[in-house]
Amino acid sequence: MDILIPKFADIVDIFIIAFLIYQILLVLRRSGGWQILVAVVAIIILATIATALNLRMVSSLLNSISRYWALALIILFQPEIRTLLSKINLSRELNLSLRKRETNYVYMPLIDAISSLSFRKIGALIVIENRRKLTEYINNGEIIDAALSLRLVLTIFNPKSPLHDGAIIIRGDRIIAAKVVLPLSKNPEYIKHFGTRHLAGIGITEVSDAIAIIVSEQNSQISVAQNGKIKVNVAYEELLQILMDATS
Ligand SMILES: Nc1ncnc2c1ncn2[C@@H]1O[C@H](COP(=O)(O)OP(=O)(O)OP(=O)(O)O)[C@@H](O)[C@H]1O
Repeated sequence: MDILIPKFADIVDIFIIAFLIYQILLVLRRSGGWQILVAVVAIIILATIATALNLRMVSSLLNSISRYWALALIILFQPEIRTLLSKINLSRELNLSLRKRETNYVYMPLIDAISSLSFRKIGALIVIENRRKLTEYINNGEIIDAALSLRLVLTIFNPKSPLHDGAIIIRGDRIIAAKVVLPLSKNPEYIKHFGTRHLAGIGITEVSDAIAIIVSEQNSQISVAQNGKIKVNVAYEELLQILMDATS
C-alpha cells in the first residue's frame, strides 16, 4: 500500500510532466519554428536537471525525448525544411536558367555564322572545347584568342582567307585558334561515308570531350560530332540544345 502514497517528488514529477505537455501543445498550436527549437533545448536542459534531482519519471521521459531530439526536430520542422529545400531547388533552377541564357548569348553568333556558311555552301569545321583542354592541337594552328563573333567566323572560313583550311577551336566565348589540324577518325564505317573534314571532326571527339560542328561544302549540311559519333543534318535548335547540354 506504501506504493500508492505519493511522495513530494512524485507530485512535483507529475506537475512538471503536465506543465510540459501543456506547453508543448501550446507551442505546436502556434507552430512557430523558433519556439519549437527553444522547447527542444528546454527539454534537454530540464532532463539534465531532473536527472540531477533524481526526479525519476520526469527524467526518464525527458531523457527518452532528448534521445530522439534530432528526429523530433526533423518532424517538427518539416514545413520549414520543405520550404528550405524548395528554395534550394528554386535557386538551382534559377542558376540553370541563367546558364541557359548565358549559353544562348555566347552561341547565338556562332549559330548565325553556321547558318550563313551553310547557306553559302562554305565548308567549315568548328570545335568547341570542353573540360579536356586541346592545347596540343591549338599549338599546331594559328593562335587567334579573340571574342567569338559572327563576322570573325565568316572571315576565317572565307575561302579567300589564308586561315580557312582546318578547324577553329572555341573556348568559352573566344576563338582560340584557327587553321588547326585535327586527328582523323580511323573508324572504317565513317571512312566509307565521309571525307576528311568530317573525319577530322569525328576524330577530335574520339580523343576528347569536345564537340565538333561540320558544315559541308558539298551539300551545305550541318553535322555534329560528339563522343566519336556523328549526327548529320542537324537543325539549328537541336544544335543549340547540344551546345547547351554539353557546356552546362
Ligand atoms: N586533319 C584535318 N584537320 C582539320 N581540318 C581538316 C583535316 N583534314 C581536312 N580538313 C579540312 O577539310 C577540307 C577537305 O574537306 P573534304 O572535302 O575532303 O572533306 P568532306 O568531309 O567531304 O567535307 P565537305 O562535305 O565539306 O566536302 C580541307 O580543305 C580542310 O579544310
